[in-house]
Amino acid sequence: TRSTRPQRLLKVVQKHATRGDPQSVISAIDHFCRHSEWAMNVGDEKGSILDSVVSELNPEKVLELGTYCGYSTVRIARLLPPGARLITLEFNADYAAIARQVIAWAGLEDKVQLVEGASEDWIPRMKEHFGIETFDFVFLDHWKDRYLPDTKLMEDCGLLRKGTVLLADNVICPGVPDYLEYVRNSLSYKSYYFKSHLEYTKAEDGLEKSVFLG
Ligand SMILES: CCCNc1ncnc2c1ncn2[C@@H]1O[C@H](/C=C/CNC(=O)c2cc(-c3ccc(F)cc3)cc(O)c2O)[C@@H](O)[C@H]1O
Ligand SMILES: [Mg+2]
Repeated sequence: TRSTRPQRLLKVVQKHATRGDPQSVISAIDHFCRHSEWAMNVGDEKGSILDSVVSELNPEKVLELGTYCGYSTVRIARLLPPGARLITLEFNADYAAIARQVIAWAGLEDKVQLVEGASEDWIPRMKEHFGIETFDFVFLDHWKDRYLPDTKLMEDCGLLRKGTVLLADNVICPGVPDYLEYVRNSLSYKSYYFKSHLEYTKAEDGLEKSVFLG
């Protein structure tokens, strides 16, 4: 039977990227998705914005919601200082299996913990299961109708502290209207919109950076 898109992405990485070289993994995926087959990675343009937010923050504890093939996982983990940890949640077993191999090809498995499961099941267990008190940085890129409930869940679980940065993908396309309304109007957040484009296209999209004020 026909391969899946994530399987084709992994093949491209294993064929064109150098083991242990995260940048070559990123470039191989971007080239394939731009010239051969589109896929819902954050991509190179929004990825550069993601890079600058992570580099400026230098986070020790990072949470990613929605691993997919691990493209943004690799982008973030390659910038983390030694000892920093990225926990990424992915509830599709097939995608998780592909992402593990992409992350391993980049040589970043020591910085990344890929947890197979749903965000709403695992967010409440971060303290007792991973010993995480609060996160420094959260990247939201999973199902768009889950950004707001999961953000409220992270607040309720005490996982956000004064200064925690939430960065949300796709706030224009496909769009996350309820989440945007919340973070832009809540007195608990200072929010900024980074205008960009939908990965590998000319359509508008953007990232919303929201700082939790405690
Ligand atoms: C229980 C559901 C909520 N909790 C969850 N917990 C853990 N992982 C979850 C997850 N939801 C979804 N996921 C996973 O995240 C990923 C889902 C991402 C959804 N992303 C999009 O729909 C998306 C879609 C587009 C898109 C834009 C324009 C267009 F024409 C077509 C698509 C662009 C993007 O950048 C996107 O991120 C999958 O790997 C999925 O298995
Ligand atoms: Mg996205």
